Order: sequence, then C-alpha cells, then structure tokens
Amino acid sequence: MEPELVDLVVVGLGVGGEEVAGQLAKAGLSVVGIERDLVGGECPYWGCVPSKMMIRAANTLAEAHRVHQFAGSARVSPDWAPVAERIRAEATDTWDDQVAVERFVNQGGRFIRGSGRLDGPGRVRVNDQVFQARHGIVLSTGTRPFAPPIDGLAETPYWTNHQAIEVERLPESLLVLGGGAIGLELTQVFARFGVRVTVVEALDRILATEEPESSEVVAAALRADGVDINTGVIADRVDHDGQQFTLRANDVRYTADQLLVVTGRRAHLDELGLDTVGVRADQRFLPVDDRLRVTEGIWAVGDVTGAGAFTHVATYQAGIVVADLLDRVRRSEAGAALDGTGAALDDTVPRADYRALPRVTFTDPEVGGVGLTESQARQQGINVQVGSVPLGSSARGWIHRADGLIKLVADADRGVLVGGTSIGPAGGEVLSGLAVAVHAAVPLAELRDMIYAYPTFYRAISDALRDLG
Ligand SMILES: Cc1cc2nc3c(=O)[nH]c(=O)nc-3n(C[C@H](O)[C@H](O)[C@H](O)COP(=O)(O)OP(=O)(O)OC[C@H]3O[C@@H](n4cnc5c(N)ncnc54)[C@H](O)[C@@H]3O)c2cc1C
Ligand SMILES: NC(=O)c1ccc[n+]([C@@H]2O[C@H](COP(=O)([O-])OP(=O)(O)OC[C@H]3O[C@@H](n4cnc5c(N)ncnc54)[C@H](O)[C@@H]3O)[C@@H](O)[C@H]2O)c1
Repeated sequence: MEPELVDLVVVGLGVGGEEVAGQLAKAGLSVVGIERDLVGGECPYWGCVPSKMMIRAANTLAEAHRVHQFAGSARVSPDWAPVAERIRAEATDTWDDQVAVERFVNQGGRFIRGSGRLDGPGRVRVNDQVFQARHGIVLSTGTRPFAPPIDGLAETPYWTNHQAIEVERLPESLLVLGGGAIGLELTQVFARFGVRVTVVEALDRILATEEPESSEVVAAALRADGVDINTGVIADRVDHDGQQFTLRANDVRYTADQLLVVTGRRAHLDELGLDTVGVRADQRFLPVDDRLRVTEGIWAVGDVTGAGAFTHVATYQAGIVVADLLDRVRRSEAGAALDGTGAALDDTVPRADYRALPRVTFTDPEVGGVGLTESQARQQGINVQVGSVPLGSSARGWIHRADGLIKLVADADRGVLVGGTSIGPAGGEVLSGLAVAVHAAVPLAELRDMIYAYPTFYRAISDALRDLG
C-alpha cells in the first residue's frame, strides 16, 4: 500500500503527545494523532486528576477530625459515593474521551484510534494505514503498570491504579504492594475513608526516592491514619481464595479483601517497531538527547523517556519538541541545509534541563522535593552543606501544629542550593521558592538577605538557611 504523506505523526496522545500534536496542528502542520485508548492518557483518567480529587475528599475528612484539636467537636461520616461520582462526572466523563478528541480535531489534527507502530524510517503503520511523515514522528506512548514476578500474583484479580481509581464500593481491607508515590497517596485516601490498609514495601523505607526525612514524616502520618507499614519485605507468593488475598513473605502472611499492586511502571518499547529504524527495543526507556530526539526524524516525550514520570515533565518536554519541530519546518521551507541531525543549525531551540525538576507527593503532609537529595549530591562529589528545620519551629507551623520540615542541600563551593525538600500542609506550594532558587542558582547570600513574610510556612526556609553548615 502507498503510504500517505503528512507532516507529522504522533503515536500516543497522553499528556505529552496531545500537547505536541495539538500545538503543531494549530500551527498549520498536517498532524496525524494516534491513540489506542483514551486521548489524554493516564493523568486525567487514572492518574493525577482523579487521584487528587480523592485526596481532596480524604483531606476534608482529616481536617474535620482536627476540629477536636482546635474548635470543639465534629461528627464525621465518610461516604465514598460523592467521590466516585465526582470522578465520573468532572474528571473522566466516565472514561469517555470525546471532548478531548474534539479538542484535537478542532485544532486541525486528524485523529486515528489504534496502535501505532514504526514501519521503517519516517513511516508509521496503524490499523490498515501507513503514513509517511515529512517532518517527523513523535513517540509519546507512556508507561504501563509493572507487576513483579511473584508466584501466583498473575493469576489473582489484583488491582492496578485503574481499578483503584474506578472503585465505587470500597473494600474493608486493602494490601498495597509498593510504597512509592502512587501507593502512598492512595493508601492515605483509602485509610481516611475507613479501609484497613497494609503497605508492603521491598526497600527499607517508603518513598525511597526522596530524602530519608520525607519517608519518616510520611510513615508517621500514615501510621496516625491507622495504616500498617511494612518495609524490607520481599513477597514470595500471592494467593486469592475467591474472597481474600494472602501475600506471603518468608513466614509472614498478610491478608486483605483486595490487593493493589503499585510497584512501578515500565515503557513497552517492544511494540513500537523500533528495530525498523535501527533503535534497540530492549532498553528500559527511550534514550533521547536534550532536544528529545531519539534518532533522525524521531522525537520522544513523557514517561517513555525515563526523565521523570510526571505530567509537568511531559508538558515541559512537549514544549521543546514543538519548538524544535517548528524550527526544523521553517528551515526546510526556507531551503536551509540541514546536516545529519540538524544540530548545528538550531541554537534558538531550548534544551531540556532537569536540574530543578520538582516533585510533589500529595500525601498529608505534602512532600515537595526539587533538584538533588543530600545523598545524590554527595554521590556527585559536590561539597555538600545541609540545613534543616522542623516546620513546627516556624510560627505558622507551630500555630497549625503541623508536621513537616524544610531541608536544604547546598553546594558550598558555588554558594547555591542544588536541592530542597519542603514537607508540610502546603509542602508542594512552599516548594516553589526552592525550585526558583535551584533553577536560577540564586546565591545563598541573596536568599539570606530576602524578606520572608511572617507567619508563613515558607518562612521556615530562612531558618533552614541559617542552619546550613
Ligand atoms: C495514580 C497516578 C497518579 C499520578 N499523579 C501525578 C501527579 O499528581 N502529578 C504528576 O505530575 N504526575 C502524576 N502521575 C504521572 C502522570 O500521569 C504521567 O507522568 C503522565 O501521564 C505521563 O504522560 P505521557 O504522555 O508520557 O504518558 P501517558 O499519560 O501514559 O499516555 C501515553 C498514551 O499512549 C497510548 N499508547 C501507548 N502505546 C501506544 C501505541 N503504540 N499506539 C497508540 N497509542 C499508544 C496510551 O494508551 C496512553 O494513552 C500519576 C500517575 C498515576 C498512575
Ligand atoms: N504526585 C505525583 O507526582 C505522582 C503520584 C503518583 C505517581 N507519580 C509518578 O508515577 C510513577 C510510578 O509510581 P509508582 O508508585 O508505581 O512507582 P515508584 O517507582 O515510585 O514506587 C514503586 C515502589 O514499589 C516498590 N517495589 C517494587 N517492587 C516491589 C515488590 N516486589 N514488593 C514490594 N515493593 C516493591 C519500590 O521499591 C518502590 O518503592 C512515580 O515514579 C511518579 O513519578 C507521581
């Protein structure tokens, strides 16, 4: 079959792909966008948005329980029905992407439902069609949940994030395998709605990618919510007897009505036909350069690049790809000679820079992190200085009786922050100041000379700066 000539083909219309495809269609390119499931991807349907609606609901319950500490008494009767209903009505249209498809088509894009696959240089095959992309192909195929090879697990009806987000009736008890961001956010939600939750984590601490102090604060908060946290547990078998799950690790057994497996996610490169363009498919992620180029004529954005599985990484990368592709189109239209990669000609296009990558885990308290942790900085051979204060040492933290802390990681030789953590009721918002400081390499002397509003949570940063040493 003769391939149909178009300007651009985008495979996977999650957060990253939808942004690239929509922006470039709006700019006038002929863009084919291919999505096999729902346009918008994981974030709006089974990720960020519905999970944050669940968290918002769970946190109102927790706040109501705090009335006893400050303002008398309150009776709280949790009800999951409004949460499930809001997820259907406001977040996911009951997992229907018609609005998103129309948005893309109204931007000028051509939408195809199906699984896209590379079919040689510049070509993509989908269903029974083949497209030849004049300017490029963007792979934005995200990740899928990864289930560890534990005996028996695959034969059980365990949940991934999909079933956990779609749940209408909560189980009485829940085992959560994996103490990372997804596991911990959902653990707290379900615990606050009365589910007996047990977390089983293989490493010696939960939230292991963040500072050890973050793990401690979150573990204490979850225990206060009644969660049973077990770390350093290597599960060796899972069974389901039709009613209950049993997870075994050595001689210990954990049982619950439901099992949620949230042990990380994997890209699925083997399905993309990468061999037809000379790219290895047996890699964990698609390696890209700082303009998100995989190889000549192919770009990648989002989780599939392994640069950080966050929506803000996918949209940040999408912006660079859009700029790079538009630059390339302009040059080719102007007849400018491109070298093999186009690299020598495109100095105006921004380059991806993850030095100040922010992360927020939306537990209560929230855990914000930016840049390097203390141990990452030490591993890089930086002359590290650390400053740290509990949030309760600030007036606002004390007034709120808030758990949390500010931790700063500085490069003593350069006199700048290279990382920071802010944990507290608004830890993700307080993080913004630290993100600016790391991103712009604001000198420590400047940070010390600033005025910090009283009594804010973020004022604790000035105390942590005094603690640097
Ligand atoms: C429970 C949960 C909570 C999260 N919370 C947050 C949060 O609070 N903040 C945050 O920043 N991030 C959060 N994330 C992460 C965020 O959802 C991802 O980083 C983001 O969705 C990545 O976007 P993406 O476009 O790379 O991939 P995805 O959103 O995974 O989209 C990829 C799309 O490609 C499609 N696809 C795959 N292969 C093909 C193919 N061959 N052909 C056609 N289509 C294909 C898939 O169907 C999918 O729709 C959360 C994730 C989860 C699971
Ligand atoms: N607030 C946010 O921004 C947010 C929220 C949720 C998810 N996310 C993104 O989604 C990504 C995936 O989240 P995730 O929580 O699935 O992955 P993760 O990699 O963050 O955590 C997985 C956890 O499971 C543990 N684990 C792995 N195998 C295990 C086993 N056999 N037994 C017990 N524990 C095991 C790991 O040690 C790790 O602690 C995150 O990395 C994050 O980038 C972001």
